[in-house]
Amino acid sequence: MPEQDQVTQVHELFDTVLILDFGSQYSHLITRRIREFGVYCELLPCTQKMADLHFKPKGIILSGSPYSVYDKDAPRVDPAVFDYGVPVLGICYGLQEMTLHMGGKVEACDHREYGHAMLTVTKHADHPFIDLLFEGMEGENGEMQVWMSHGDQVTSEPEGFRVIANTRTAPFAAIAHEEKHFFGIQFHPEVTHTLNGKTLLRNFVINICKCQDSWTMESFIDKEIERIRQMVGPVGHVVGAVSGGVDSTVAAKLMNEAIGHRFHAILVDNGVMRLNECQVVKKMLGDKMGIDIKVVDAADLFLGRLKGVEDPEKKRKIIGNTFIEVFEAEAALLDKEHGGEIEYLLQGTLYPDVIESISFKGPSATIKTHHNVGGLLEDMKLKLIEPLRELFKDEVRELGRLLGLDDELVWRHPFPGPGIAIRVVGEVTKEQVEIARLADHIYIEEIKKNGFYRQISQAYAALLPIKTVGVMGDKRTYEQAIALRAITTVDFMTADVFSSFEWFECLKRISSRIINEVQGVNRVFYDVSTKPPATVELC
Ligand SMILES: Nc1ncnc2c1ncn2[C@@H]1O[C@H](COP(=O)(O)OP(=O)(O)OP(=O)(O)O)[C@@H](O)[C@H]1O
Ligand SMILES: O=c1[nH]c(=O)c2[nH+]cn([C@@H]3O[C@H](COP(=O)(O)O)[C@@H](O)[C@H]3O)c2[nH]1
Ligand SMILES: NC(=O)CC[C@H](N)C(=O)O
Ligand SMILES: [Mg+2]
Repeated sequence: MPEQDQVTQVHELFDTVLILDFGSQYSHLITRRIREFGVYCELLPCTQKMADLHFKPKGIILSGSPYSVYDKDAPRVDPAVFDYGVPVLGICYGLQEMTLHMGGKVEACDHREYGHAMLTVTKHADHPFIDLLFEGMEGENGEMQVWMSHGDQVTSEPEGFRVIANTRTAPFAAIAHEEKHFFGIQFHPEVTHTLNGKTLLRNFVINICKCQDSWTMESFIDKEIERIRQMVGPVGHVVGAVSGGVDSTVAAKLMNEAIGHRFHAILVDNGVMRLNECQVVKKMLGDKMGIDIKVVDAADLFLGRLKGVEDPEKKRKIIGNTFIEVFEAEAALLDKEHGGEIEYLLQGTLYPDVIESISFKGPSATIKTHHNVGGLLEDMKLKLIEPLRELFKDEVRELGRLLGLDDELVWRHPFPGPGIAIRVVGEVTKEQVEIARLADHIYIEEIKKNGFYRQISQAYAALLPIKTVGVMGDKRTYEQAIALRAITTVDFMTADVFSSFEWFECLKRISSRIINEVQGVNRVFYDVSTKPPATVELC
């Protein structure tokens, strides 16, 4: 069986651009923008040594940074970047780092500059190569709108560099070295506020680095299926936890295309799934997609362990640990059944998870313990297989669409592993779960019926542990309350509240249905808090 490092890697199949991250808020956006026009790129921490790189990039981009190049602990790039022989583009801090390294000067500006600026490009008719960066970007009167965010700036360009653009306050807003193919810009092309910023990135990647724009989801599917086959070999089996969410379903579909019934999916019924969730998922993955799937009923085990527990973190930990236990036991059973041929564990890890774990600043503070199948089975000696490791969520959705998954599945709102347990505030009992579950079912049904589902990134109903007074059929009631949440977001790191006039009218109808149809509820609230300061889930 081939070892993992003999297996063809994604960057051997596609021209790759390397983005070195100095900790800017926008680094992952550079990656997104470049992939959008069909070039594969990877984000690695700025501490990456070029000698240790496991692929050969066709170009390198140095990101911005919250640091000043003169800070004591300012991050430094491996100088080998500048001897590597491929084009380099420095953005903001990246420009400043390149300038210092090449012998130019960087100083603190008199006025820090945040926001829009008008950029004027200087053409070099006798050096057409350096004009390539701004090709096709100028607006009327030769200026273009860019977005700046800096306190330092270049005050003297290094030897051999030419100034290729300036703003009123930044005389060295862009510089270039023709022979070395080095470019540096003070503004941020990766944010949408820089009009035409994507054209600049495209000019750099396609015209200057000469990358082929062959990174498409179609080509990814064929190559990934081939890669999985190489990895697993002709007889190996793979197990994977699936939830019916888009990530694990797309990963499972790829596995199924690659190795058919040698892939075994496990769905754990933890007692806190949505209404009819397990039957629906089993039907969808099993009957419709032909995946070998087993539903393990562990509802009593989970609910038993959650008895009397109110603390959100304790709930999350209990669920996380119980998931592992149940999954391990099932994987061991399957392994026996298949003569010990199970060698791999499938995970639906996405690129944002990878970025977070490789950040040179280290992982961010723990707000919540996300239930995690990652690192699940250390002592089981299973090797990991993560076909979506290079992809962003919207790429996974596109992949799902191309693999022929139903629209309904592709656009499913995310559903957290700990499920309704983190949507019942306070103790999780069967009765409380049932109330939240029914309310959620009505809520989502109405959202779909009224055409709001695709406009909302995630919606759910939660049960609040308070009782208030109401009046129903002339009788006093003293019952619990439901909180409805609906957010819009791109990456779930920040989120806005979904709102519109029509939506509010719809909410009133939903509230009335919930109070009428769900016993034990006499009041409905709509959560209008953004993230931050709130989070998406209540627990
Ligand atoms: N009930 C479950 N049974 C088995 N595995 C589960 C269950 N719930 C979650 N998992 C596992 O945990 C992983 C992470 O869950 P997560 O919700 O982040 O992803 P997803 O469910 O695949 O997609 P989505 O984010 O769209 O819900 C899943 O990919 C799956 O492997
Ligand atoms: O699989 C998961 N396991 C978890 O433990 C978990 N906790 C939160 N979420 C989902 O993550 C996104 C952000 O949620 P928060 O703002 O509440 O952290 C939202 O989409 C949440 O639904 C989870 N998903
Ligand atoms: N956005 C950036 O990369 C800023 C770089 C540096 N901190 C400055 O203020 O100039
Ligand atoms: Mg999920």
